[in-house]
Amino acid sequence: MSDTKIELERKLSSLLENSRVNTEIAQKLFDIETQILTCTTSQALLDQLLSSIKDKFNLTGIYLLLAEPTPISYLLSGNMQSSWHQQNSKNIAIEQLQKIHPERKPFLTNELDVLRSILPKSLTAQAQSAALLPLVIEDKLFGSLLFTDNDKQRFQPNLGTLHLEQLAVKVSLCLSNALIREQLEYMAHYDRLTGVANRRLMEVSINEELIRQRRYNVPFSLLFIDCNKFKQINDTYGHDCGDKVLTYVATQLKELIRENDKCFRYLGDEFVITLASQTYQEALLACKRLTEFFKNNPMPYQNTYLPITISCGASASDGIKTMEELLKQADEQLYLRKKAEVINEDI
Ligand SMILES: Nc1nc2c(ncn2[C@@H]2O[C@H](COP(=O)(O)OP(=O)(O)OP(=O)(O)O)[C@@H](O)[C@H]2O)c(=O)[nH]1
Repeated sequence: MSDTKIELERKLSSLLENSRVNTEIAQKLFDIETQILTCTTSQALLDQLLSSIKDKFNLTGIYLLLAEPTPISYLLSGNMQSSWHQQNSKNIAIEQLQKIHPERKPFLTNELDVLRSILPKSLTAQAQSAALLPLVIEDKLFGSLLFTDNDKQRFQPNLGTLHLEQLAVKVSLCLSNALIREQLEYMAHYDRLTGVANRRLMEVSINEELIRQRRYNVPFSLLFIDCNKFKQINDTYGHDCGDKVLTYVATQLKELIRENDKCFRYLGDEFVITLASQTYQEALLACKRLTEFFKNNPMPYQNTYLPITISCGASASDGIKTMEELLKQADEQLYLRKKAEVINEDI
């Protein structure tokens, strides 16, 4: 065979091999997309996405680098944080992120020294090459998806990045969709000012508790809470201060109740707390505890402390009363207490 023919055949088989590899990659990406389309929350989406990518592409490591504040910061804080996030994500400075993706393109390297300051310790031992994919939501670069491999040739700077670019865009799009859905859900069920659940969610929650109470005969009680002389606070210190008071009250109430209990903003300066599995006597004790807390803990405001007091009433389910009747009963008790407390305060 002539040299030219051999050379041609070599080129042809290399082209065929490239095409086979590309089809394989495209199929894997399609599988990942199909899997993540079923995720309804951004947290589930991230968990699913990252484990699928790691498995399908046989990566040594995968990591999420985020520049605070990000549209998904809330996922990575406090008790919303999944174990995956604790182990596989970290914050980096936005300036560092912009240096890696100046044109919002993937960055490939097998000189890992350049990533020394951002490469997590858990990945350094095995990493020989790395790829970083920019994550963008609403035209804002907010993170980077970091892949590492123990093969130095895998992510070389001179390789094409079309597949990685497509993956980055898809991850960003899917995250953005999940976030929009979550935001809509949040707006429908949570009060914007105080962050506690709203009356709509309260109705769902109480009805669920009533069904549980009847089926399993477990106690269920609730508290109705109202801030005292709240109008006066608005009138004296202004509406902004009134807003701060409502947020303070809601935040403290949430802190003061047990994990299973829930706090809702009912209307204006009124809140409802549901006490799962608690009797009427226990609800009365809770009323006392909450009322006393506010008496003893005025709200820090500007350079002083603002006295805030609440009135509280309780009711408990007997298996017959409706949600409306329970709320009314607790509200009536609150009203009687408020009258007594206000008279005491005025004396
Ligand atoms: N700042 C602020 N005020 C609100 C908000 N929602 C309702 N309010 C005000 O809350 C006040 C509630 O007034 P009232 O129901 O008379 O309550 P109160 O002054 O605490 O009276 P008592 O309950 O009898 O002590 C009204 O003036 C409303 O305008 C809000 O989101 N922010």
